[in-house]
Amino acid sequence: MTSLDLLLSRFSTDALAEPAPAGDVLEAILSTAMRAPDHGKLRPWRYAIVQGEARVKLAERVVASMKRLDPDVAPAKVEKRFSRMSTMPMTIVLGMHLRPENKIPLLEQELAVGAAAMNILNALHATGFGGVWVSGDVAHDPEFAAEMGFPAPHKLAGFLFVGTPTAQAKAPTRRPVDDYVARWTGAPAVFGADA
Ligand SMILES: Cc1cc2nc3c(=O)[nH]c(=O)nc-3n(C[C@H](O)[C@H](O)[C@H](O)COP(=O)(O)O)c2cc1C
Repeated sequence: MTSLDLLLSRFSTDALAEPAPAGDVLEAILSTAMRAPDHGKLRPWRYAIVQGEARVKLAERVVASMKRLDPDVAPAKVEKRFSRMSTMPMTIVLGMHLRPENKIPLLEQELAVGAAAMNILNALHATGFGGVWVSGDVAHDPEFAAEMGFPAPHKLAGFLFVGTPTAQAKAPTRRPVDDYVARWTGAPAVFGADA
């Protein structure tokens, strides 16, 4: 498979089983983050890796945040989230070490974190692993972010669930890219996707 085929065949999935990457392979996967475009070389990405027994502690913090954000949250929703967070082979908490005082706009700092996460998703795929980037209200709860190691002004970009895709993992059908591309020739570009 060519490098391009690899990029074109990646898809997200939360149908993940053990093993998650470990050792040199994990290090290589995470090292692809260091190749992300990064205005000002701020390296704003941070990765808090959760595995093994710590998963239950993570799930407890997630559930506490859900209840803090919505005291009326449905018990079934809480139970489902607890089960998901406590059983993923590996969760990478995506931290954004942000510097509001820096001349690089915060948006660009956050985009660099996103670019780095994309490299990791591609590297997972290239090494036979898989994952999915998820967020939700909890990921945007400052108290939860602080518990993960990212007190304000730092934030979370979400979580990467990581593991080995199971037989249930299925690639979705993709729309052709044409609708998202236009030639700009002087007038504002118009895109099929927005018609
Ligand atoms: C910042 C961010 C947050 C996301 N949060 C969620 C989420 O909470 N739940 C979800 O189902 N998908 C979420 N997604 C989308 C999935 O990661 C994934 O892109 C989507 O399922 C489509 O799969 P694909 O990557 O194969 O196209 C998020 C994506 C991004 C970039």
